[in-house]
Amino acid sequence: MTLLTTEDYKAIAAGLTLPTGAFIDGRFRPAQSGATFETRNPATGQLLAEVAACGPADVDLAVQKARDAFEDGRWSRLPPRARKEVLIRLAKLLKRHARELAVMESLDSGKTIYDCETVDLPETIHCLTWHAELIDKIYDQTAPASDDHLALVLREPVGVVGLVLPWNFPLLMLAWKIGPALAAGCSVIVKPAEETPLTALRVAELATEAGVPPGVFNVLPGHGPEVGEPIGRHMDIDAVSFTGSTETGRRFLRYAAESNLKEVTLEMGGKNPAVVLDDAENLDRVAAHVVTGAFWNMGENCSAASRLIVQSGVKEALIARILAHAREWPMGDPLDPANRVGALVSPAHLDKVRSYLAEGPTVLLGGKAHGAFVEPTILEITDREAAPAREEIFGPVLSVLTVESFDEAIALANDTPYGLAASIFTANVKKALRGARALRAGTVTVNSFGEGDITTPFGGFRQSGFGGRDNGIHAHDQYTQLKTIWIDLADDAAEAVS
Ligand SMILES: NC(=O)C1=CN([C@@H]2O[C@H](COP(=O)(O)OP(=O)(O)OC[C@H]3O[C@@H](n4cnc5c(N)ncnc54)[C@H](O)[C@@H]3O)[C@@H](O)[C@H]2O)C=CC1
Ligand code: BAL
Repeated sequence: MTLLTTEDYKAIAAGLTLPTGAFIDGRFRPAQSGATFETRNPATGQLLAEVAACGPADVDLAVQKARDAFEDGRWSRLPPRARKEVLIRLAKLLKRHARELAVMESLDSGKTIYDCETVDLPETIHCLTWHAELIDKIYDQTAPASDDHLALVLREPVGVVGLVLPWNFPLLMLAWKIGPALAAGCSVIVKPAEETPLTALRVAELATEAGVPPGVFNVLPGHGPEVGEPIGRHMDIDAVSFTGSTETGRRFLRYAAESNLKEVTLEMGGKNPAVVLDDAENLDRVAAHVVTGAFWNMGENCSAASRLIVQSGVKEALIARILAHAREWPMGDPLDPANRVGALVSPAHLDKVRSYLAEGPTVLLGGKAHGAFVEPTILEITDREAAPAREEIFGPVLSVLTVESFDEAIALANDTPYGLAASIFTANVKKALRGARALRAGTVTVNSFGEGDITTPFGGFRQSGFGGRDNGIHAHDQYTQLKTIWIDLADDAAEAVS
């Protein structure tokens, strides 16, 4: 991927045609109420577009169109190979439009163009390709029944699914959910976050160009209470997959319980520990992992390494290296490809992150906001009950906590209601494995910080996750349901009674 100059990116930005309608039944249309909301560039405050502000009536219409499409089988009953061809075409179209989408994503979210070009777009395309390729490689099962019976265990698409998305990876989270949902044959109602509605709308348009039939892929921009809640409560939506805060995740369980008991998958927040033991090798590499884990995507990442739990013997040397690495993360104009730290997504989120900077622990690095930009910040924390040590900040803020032993490190790492991701750095293979087993998190990395890739399931323990998993073959479980077909092959009456 050859990056362009800032001027070239600005020229692309100036020439973009931004989508503004809701995308229902294969075409853009205004919200039925006629209402709109603004989406702005968080880095500059500049108005980008007035987008349809959907409401319950738009949800009803989209669900009806999605249900029609599902029932007549225009997508759900296509041969798997035919669905695969369409989704591969979509992935190729995204590749052809990658630069346009990268700029749109950066403008709408404040993410750096560097990340959009080198991570978000390539990973989005790879995710869709991966799930498309999988479609015709998943087999049903035959159960071990007697000779007089044939018992089939089949996977069927679950039906109409609501996909409620966050703003931190608008395209990638869209791909994580539409990839397996469309592959399985479901019809989808996507609700992008109100902060970042643009790229999901453009992808829906491209999906239609690729051959996804009308009604199968609908996108409803708007706010949580007006669109998210009616999706959660809709009697004709069969499943919801949500990524966002734990607080809103809880609401989706309530909505399901109070409506049709739709299946709910929740991927929520985290306060993810990076445990570094005294015997960790190559501290420079450890520091690079911790810094990337903490500051990548401005820390607006559910799996961000937001807590460094370091054993005292290695602390001083590690912190020195972390400070050196952190200073290599330039902050500024997201469209400047040299920058690694862009703008926080919104003024409201900026206020939330700033409130943690005013808490008063020792600031080892950063600690200041400049407009919509927050410096990579490292806080040394002695009070383990302090808010920056316990709460998800979702900004470029690393909290450092010191421990004396392996057991204390693991206990502190697990002392959180969350359980999304964790890591342990040690040269001792026994401690690595003991630690990885003891850490209560959906993904544990050893001697690195990350969340795996598309081949491995991603989701959280405890208040970080509920229900199914994103990514891997396992993601298809969210969008399919098992059907047993039990065939009686006996042909005399006596056996029919037994
Ligand atoms: N796990 C993750 O990846 C994410 C975690 N968060 C965490 O949540 C905090 C708050 O961010 P928010 O944008 O407010 O997250 P949120 O959970 O409120 O928003 C996520 C999605 O849920 C929708 N939503 C909001 N209220 C709703 C409601 N009452 N009913 C149905 N849908 C609703 C939103 O419109 C958005 O599409 C962040 O500071 C961060 O700590 C936020 C985004 C992603
Ligand atoms: N790290 C990808 C998932 C998320 O932040 O929501």
